[in-house]
Amino acid sequence: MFSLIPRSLISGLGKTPRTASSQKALLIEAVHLLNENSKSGYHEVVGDIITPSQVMGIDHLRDPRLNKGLAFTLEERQALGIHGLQPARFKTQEEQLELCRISIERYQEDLNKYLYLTELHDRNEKLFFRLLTENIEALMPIVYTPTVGLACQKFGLIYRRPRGLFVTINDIGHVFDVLKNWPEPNVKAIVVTDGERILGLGDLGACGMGIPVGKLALYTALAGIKPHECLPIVLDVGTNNETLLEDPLYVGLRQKRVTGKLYDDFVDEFMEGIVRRYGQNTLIQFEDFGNHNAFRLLKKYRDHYCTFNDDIQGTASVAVSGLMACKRITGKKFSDNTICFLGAGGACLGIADLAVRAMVLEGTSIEEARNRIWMFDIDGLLAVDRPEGNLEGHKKYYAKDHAPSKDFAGLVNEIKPSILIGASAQGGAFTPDILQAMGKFNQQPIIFALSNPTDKAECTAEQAYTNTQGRCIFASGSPFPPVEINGKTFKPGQGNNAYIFPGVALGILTSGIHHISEDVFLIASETVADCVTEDDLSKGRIYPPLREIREVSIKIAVKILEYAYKERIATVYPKPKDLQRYVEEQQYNYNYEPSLPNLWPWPKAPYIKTKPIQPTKLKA
Ligand SMILES: O=C([O-])CC(=O)C(=O)O
Ligand SMILES: [Mg+2]
Repeated sequence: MFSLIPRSLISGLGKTPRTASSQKALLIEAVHLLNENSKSGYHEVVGDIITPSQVMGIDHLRDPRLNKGLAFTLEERQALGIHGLQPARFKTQEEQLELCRISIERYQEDLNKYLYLTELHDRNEKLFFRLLTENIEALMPIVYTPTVGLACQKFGLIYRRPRGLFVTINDIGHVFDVLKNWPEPNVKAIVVTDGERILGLGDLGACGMGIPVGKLALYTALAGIKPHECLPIVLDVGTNNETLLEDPLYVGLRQKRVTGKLYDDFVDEFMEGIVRRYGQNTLIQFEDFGNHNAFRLLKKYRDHYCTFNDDIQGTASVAVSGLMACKRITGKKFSDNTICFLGAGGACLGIADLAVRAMVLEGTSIEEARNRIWMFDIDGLLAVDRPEGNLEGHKKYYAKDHAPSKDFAGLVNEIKPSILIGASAQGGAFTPDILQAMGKFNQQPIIFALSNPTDKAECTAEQAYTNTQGRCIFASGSPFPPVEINGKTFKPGQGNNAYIFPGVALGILTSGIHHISEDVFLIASETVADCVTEDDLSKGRIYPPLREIREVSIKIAVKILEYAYKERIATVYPKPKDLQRYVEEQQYNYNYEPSLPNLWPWPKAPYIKTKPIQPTKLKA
């Protein structure tokens, strides 16, 4: 219910507000009066006093966006009608953070930590985001890879309440109506998955919801994008995962995946529905779709919607950024390298395409650049004449005129790559033999094991360092602890798209660009690489420490804004004078604010004192 507090009500209370504190006391009375009239509900206090709408009573505590737990002051507790609903103690947010830390440390299992954080997110949003942001190194492995992978696998068991929308194939024809049920009117960014390729875990159907939820938690924690502007979505078109189909705990549609025209019509309707509900500028990030759809949908929508595919473009950007930092260690140009990929899915092809772009910028021809890249997928080497074919799309750019081969180790020994990149979801595929061979051919071999979560990584950090006598430059998609060899400690970098997508999203939202070109991702790669210090490099780290990632995101956003204004594709005008300040001003504030309206004494407006005007008579 909406109510107004007009001046008449305030004067009806028989008082004249003079100072800020007397105004506040008056307002408290006014709110109480309204509250008595309408037991609970929303009161928008407008009229002479400007204030946000107020949810009263127990509902205020139940709303995670408003709830501050024991941090409500006595005045707030009384005014909001929550006095007595909590114990007497008052706590600061810092004291609450301390309790969170103690609580989390009591849990042995990461999944239980995940559940604790989910519950906190559902209970007190500001506290959750402050905790996450200020402890990103400790908590990113919980809300994100690797634990989020486990949470998806156990989704049917741990699901409690909605955090995101489930749109199913049965909603076709009514997708817009489903979107309308989302309670937030100002969504600006969506992360959507159809659950077909969740991390390296495969088809998890509707259980994939954990991924958009985790990615968007990082939108806020790593880039300060406001949580109410973010919407996680699963498109549930069924699953081909037999185990899930038979699992009594599975919460998605119990049917095989819909494909073909029906699938395409459904995704089309979804895209149109988003624009109709939230506007043309809504950012739509595609995440963890199967390869065949990921490329196709990116191509189909990229020139018509504000969209990107994180697994193709975000992963490419973070890997290329790592390679840019490696240049500073090895002194080699991009085009001086031979790159060998294990995997030829979205991530590998995305990296290959962006690496080609970087080589071309150095003056190499496209053909020459593509010749320097070798790829190996489930059917073996991408060779022009391989019997299986399966060389559609971008794969054909990298197909070699070479005898077909299924011997990856043999290929590595033959082509002697300087860079080995895995995004194959085959844990342990970089065997000690392969790693040792890399160490034999190169003084400083570059080894990226990018598959997620941890047990899908092509090798561990320890295996990479020990098999190359500590000479390799290593990065992985999921985090690995530091490794010590002969008294020297190596801190492996996390080559995860989390360095890229939050900052890219912040840049897109603050500049209002509609079309996301590859340049945006190259800018992001360069910016992240520029944030790597000599000290990082000396420790073998080719990414900035995770605790700096928030500043990195701001830098990426500022670079995107500069680019957008230069290319005249920004739609936010006038151009802000200080871009960094402008970006920071848009960011979410996770510190508590007063829950009562911020009142101040009205200054006496000088115009009130001006002489009354005698209107001039109209000439007859
Ligand atoms: O989620 C992550 O950690 C990185 C990613 O996009 C993937 O592996 O699909
Ligand atoms: Mg992904």
